[in-house]
Amino acid sequence: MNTPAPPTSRSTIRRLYRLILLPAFAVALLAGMWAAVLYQVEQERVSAHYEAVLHSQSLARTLAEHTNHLLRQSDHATQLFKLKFEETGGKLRLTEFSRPNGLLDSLLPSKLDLPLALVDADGRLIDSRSGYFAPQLGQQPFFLHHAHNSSDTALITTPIVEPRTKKWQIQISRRLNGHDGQFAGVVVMMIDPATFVEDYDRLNLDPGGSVMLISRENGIATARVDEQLIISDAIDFTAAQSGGRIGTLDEMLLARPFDAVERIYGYAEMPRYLLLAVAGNPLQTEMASFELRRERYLVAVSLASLVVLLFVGLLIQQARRLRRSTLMVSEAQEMLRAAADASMDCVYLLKACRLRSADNAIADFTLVGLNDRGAALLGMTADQARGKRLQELMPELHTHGFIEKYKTVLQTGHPLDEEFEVDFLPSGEHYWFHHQIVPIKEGVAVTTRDITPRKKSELAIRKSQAELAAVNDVSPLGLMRADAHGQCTYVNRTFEFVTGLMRSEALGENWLRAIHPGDRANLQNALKQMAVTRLPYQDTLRCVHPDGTIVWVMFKIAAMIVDKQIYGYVGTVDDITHVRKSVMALRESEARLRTIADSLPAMVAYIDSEEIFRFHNIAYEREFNRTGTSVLGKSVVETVGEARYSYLSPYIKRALAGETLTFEEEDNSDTTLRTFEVVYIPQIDEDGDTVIGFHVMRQDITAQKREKQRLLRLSQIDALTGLTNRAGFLQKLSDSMHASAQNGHLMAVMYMDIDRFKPVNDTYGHSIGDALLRAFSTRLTHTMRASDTIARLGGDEFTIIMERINRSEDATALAAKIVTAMQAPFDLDGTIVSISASIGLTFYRNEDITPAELLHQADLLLYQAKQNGRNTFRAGPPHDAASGYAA
Ligand SMILES: Nc1nc2c(ncn2[C@@H]2O[C@H](COP(=O)(O)OP(=O)(O)OP(=O)(O)O)[C@@H](O)[C@H]2O)c(=O)[nH]1
Repeated sequence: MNTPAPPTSRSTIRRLYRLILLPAFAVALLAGMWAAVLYQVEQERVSAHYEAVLHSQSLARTLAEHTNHLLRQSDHATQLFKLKFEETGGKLRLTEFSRPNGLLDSLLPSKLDLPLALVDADGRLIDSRSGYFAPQLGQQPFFLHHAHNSSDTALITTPIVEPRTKKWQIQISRRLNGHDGQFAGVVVMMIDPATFVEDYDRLNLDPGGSVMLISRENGIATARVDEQLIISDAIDFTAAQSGGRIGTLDEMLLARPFDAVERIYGYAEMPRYLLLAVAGNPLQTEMASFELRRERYLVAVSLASLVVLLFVGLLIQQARRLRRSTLMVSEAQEMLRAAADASMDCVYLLKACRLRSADNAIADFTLVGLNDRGAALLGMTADQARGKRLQELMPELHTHGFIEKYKTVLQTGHPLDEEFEVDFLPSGEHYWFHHQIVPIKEGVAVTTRDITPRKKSELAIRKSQAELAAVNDVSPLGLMRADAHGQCTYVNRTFEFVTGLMRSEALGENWLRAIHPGDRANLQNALKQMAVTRLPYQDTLRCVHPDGTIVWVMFKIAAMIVDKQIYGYVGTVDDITHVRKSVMALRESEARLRTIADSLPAMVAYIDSEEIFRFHNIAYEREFNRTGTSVLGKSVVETVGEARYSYLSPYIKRALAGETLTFEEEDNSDTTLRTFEVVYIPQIDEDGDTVIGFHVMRQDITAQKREKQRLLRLSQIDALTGLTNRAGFLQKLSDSMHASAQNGHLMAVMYMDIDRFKPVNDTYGHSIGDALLRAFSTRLTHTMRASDTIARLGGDEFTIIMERINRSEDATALAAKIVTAMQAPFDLDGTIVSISASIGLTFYRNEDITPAELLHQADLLLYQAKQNGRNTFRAGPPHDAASGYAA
């Protein structure tokens, strides 16, 4: 298929040409018509004008002849008068001459009554008639002419204005001779030129027509228009040549017309009298028939122009329509071509090739058009394929019956639409095609679409459907599918097995029969609810088999939603009868265990390997849900907080490592400090190796702890004096040494013994001995700091622990103070007893010795003090400058 050529200047010119062709033709035609008509009109006008001039000229000639005649007759009249005058010897007079039916009447019409005058040889007027003459005319030019000229010819003057009457007159005069031929006078006749023009009626002038006599000499003119006589002394005219069919004529043109009527004038020269006879008919009447013809011509040409314009307009409209149709056809072709090119299909246009036989049978088809996609399928370019026969292009189309299909479509006129598989294409591959054959004029249009991918995917879908059906059938779950109205459309074999309902029975709405009547209403309500909420449904229901067996199933249904519309449901049915029994048994077991656990005073919990609480008893709940929060599902750190978790974490790690352990935990989260004994017991998985969590047993032992401490304290107190006894002392000594070793402070230990206590016992008895021991301890307590630990090891032996002493001298000074204090007598209920005390004093600061060794060291120093005479102290070993003391 071709691509449209871009617009060029040639196409623009062509478009312009198309645009102006008809209007230009119309203008040219109209111009031609009008030019021809106007030319014809002008010709006719010229011709009519010529005719008018000819007519006027003819009239002018008639006027000239008439005037000439009258003038000649007048001349003859003077000649006759002369003759008779001279015959009568000068006696003839004008009355005689002009009497009716007289001489004058024989020459001139009597109605003219021309002025006549008879002048004698002296120039005196001797007779006159019909006009006024001056009495003396001797100086008149005519008189002088005749007086001095013996010629017998008449003198005819050019028209002159008679001074008295102001009338224009032609003067005809003749010399009169006496019997001897002498000058005897002059006869003169005056003729008013108006006389000639007044007679114009005979000239057949049109109304408004004019006749004129103009003097060639002085331009004086007399004219007559209808009944009006016009005399002018300045007619300004020019002669013009007027052309006609048979030659040219002289036309008179008045420079200053004497009225508003335009006329066509003709003229005739009267050379003898220097006169010009002029006749003119009104232009309007002369040209009337021409004007009529001209109007007809113009009307005709106007009508013709209208017809032409109408015709051309129709032609333009038709041309436009034609162009528009052509454009639409060409656009449609372009669109068709573009659609074919852009089509996903292969497009072929085939023309039938018919045999030149009687039946005109179709032998083959010629490929007359195709798109690039179609050409590619044939393994060539569109240009290569176009114009070729199918037999030549692809013989397989014949052998595989395609040509027959094309023929059938063309002959029946019914389109054909089908899918087929081919293996004879140039690429050598198998294809699936869908083609559509549509009849066109003397051929067919074939669109072919490659549907191989669709076919393959359909096959794949069928396979996967088969696979899915097989999988469904072997699925341990019963499966069902329903349409949007809840009508069952599919169940698998497991469904049949679990519910006891065959597939044929289950389809439609009968699948609900599988459900126990007692559960059916609940299920139906749930399904109705589900259509609204669209949330998946899950419940445990009972199915009743035909034999009455009850099967417990887990029924799950979910809606299939596409574009927010439910188009169906899928459901699974799981036989949980056995599971349910196990679960019930498990629940019973769990319930028993829970009852036991809840009846225990101790807190019991189970924490999994992710340190998440999975179980706890009521005691635990009471303890940990004080804030109203639940610990189940929560991690230990979330539950106890970061601080306590950092304390518990090492124990948790050990438990999860498989160690069973017991530890005490002090809890001050409440108002009182409480002590718990916590036991962690790891839970080993079934593999016997992996720790999957640990059990917690937590017991409040605050009361026991207090009792124990009380007992401990009691065990460390000397019953006689209330001081710390030996056990307490040794514990304290150990603790103090540990603290001193930690913080580096100096500490001191005194070992003292009452000197010669035995004699007191012996002398005053044991009770006084006991009293002395109590008094001694009281005095000792008063002597020492409250922070010092004073203990009675037994008998009369006392020890003192002094912690955090700044200098050893402080301790030695105190030892000396004690020795001194004990020298004062004791009043024991009236019994005055005097004793003394010896002290061994030793120091400790992070040395590597045990408490027993330190005590022994003090004992040795006590021994030295005893040895040194008692009532004194010994300090050592020398720890610093204060070494070697003596009381
Ligand atoms: N009253 C009384 N006497 C006791 C008690 N325990 C021990 N004794 C006596 O205290 C005496 C201790 O004597 P010793 O320290 O051995 O001797 P001493 O007489 O003090 O002599 P020196 O210590 O060497 O000065 C013994 O006679 C014991 O019987 C007691 O709880 N009460």
